[in-house]
Amino acid sequence: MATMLDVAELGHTYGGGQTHTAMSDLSFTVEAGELVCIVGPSGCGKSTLLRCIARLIEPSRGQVHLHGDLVREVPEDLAVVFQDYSRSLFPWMSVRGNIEFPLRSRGVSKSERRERAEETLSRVGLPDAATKYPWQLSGGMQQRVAIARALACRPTLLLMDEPFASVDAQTRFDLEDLLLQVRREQDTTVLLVTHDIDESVYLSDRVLVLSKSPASIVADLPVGLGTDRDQITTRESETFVHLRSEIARLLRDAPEDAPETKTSVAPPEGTSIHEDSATSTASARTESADA
Ligand SMILES: Nc1ncnc2c1ncn2[C@@H]1O[C@H](COP(=O)(O)OP(=O)(O)OP(=O)(O)O)[C@@H](O)[C@H]1O
Repeated sequence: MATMLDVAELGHTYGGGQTHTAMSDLSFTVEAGELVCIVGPSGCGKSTLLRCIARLIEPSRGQVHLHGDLVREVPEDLAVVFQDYSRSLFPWMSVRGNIEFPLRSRGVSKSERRERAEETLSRVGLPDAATKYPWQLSGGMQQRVAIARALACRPTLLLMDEPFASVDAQTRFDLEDLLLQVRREQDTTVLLVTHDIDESVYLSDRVLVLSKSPASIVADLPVGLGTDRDQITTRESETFVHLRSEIARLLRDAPEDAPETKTSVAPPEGTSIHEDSATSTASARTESADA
């Protein structure tokens, strides 16, 4: 597999009256086609990491390479989906208008914009929503539109920041399965931040566990659950239950600042734990970088 995202010694300190180091020396890679989840304590710097990768903010230290190219500005082939769909969709634009908006700035022709909007709306299960407005849709439907908007940009990397945190539990399950389906069909590389340990295990090929602020990687855990996942049987499996406990333990015991911390835990059969977190990988792309 080719490396899609290479994050090297990335760190960020917010300025202003009082400086605050949100993350320090994060290094990992994400292979093309991988889905990697990031979990970590609240406020440890997860969103800062995604924003630095997308170049929505300039990192204070380190480098990001996307398919081998040094990222110096918001990459065209990266899309971001945020948690708050109500703020990321334009209420005065139709669903179709919202999806086509970032394509216009990328110079995509009108006919192709229309085609991509229809195709991605079908893909997310909303084939009849093109002329509706966001406020006419449920929260789960709006987040589907946000995902459609990201996919319409055909990102090589999809970054998702708590994308399912604002919907009810059943909708969350549906959207998780939608993401797995889309990812299977399009071979999209995804880097997703979540607070939900179960969600991270259910979705991922790998889970990166971060320390408390300033964030550093304390574990890089491969998830040996295969490609076919089911909300009930997968969550009952021994591998799932073991990983969920392991991540909860790592988060509970996470040191305040452990840039050099390594982890070694006995995995269930079929999984393995990386000894050196500095060699791990992640990837992302967001939908609304230019929205
Ligand atoms: N623009 C900013 N200026 C100064 N400090 C900031 C800014 N944005 C975030 N921070 C601080 O940086 C730290 C990391 O914030 P960030 O939002 O990246 O954490 P997070 O892990 O995503 O949090 P949560 O899980 O609660 O969403 C926090 O202490 C936060 O207060």
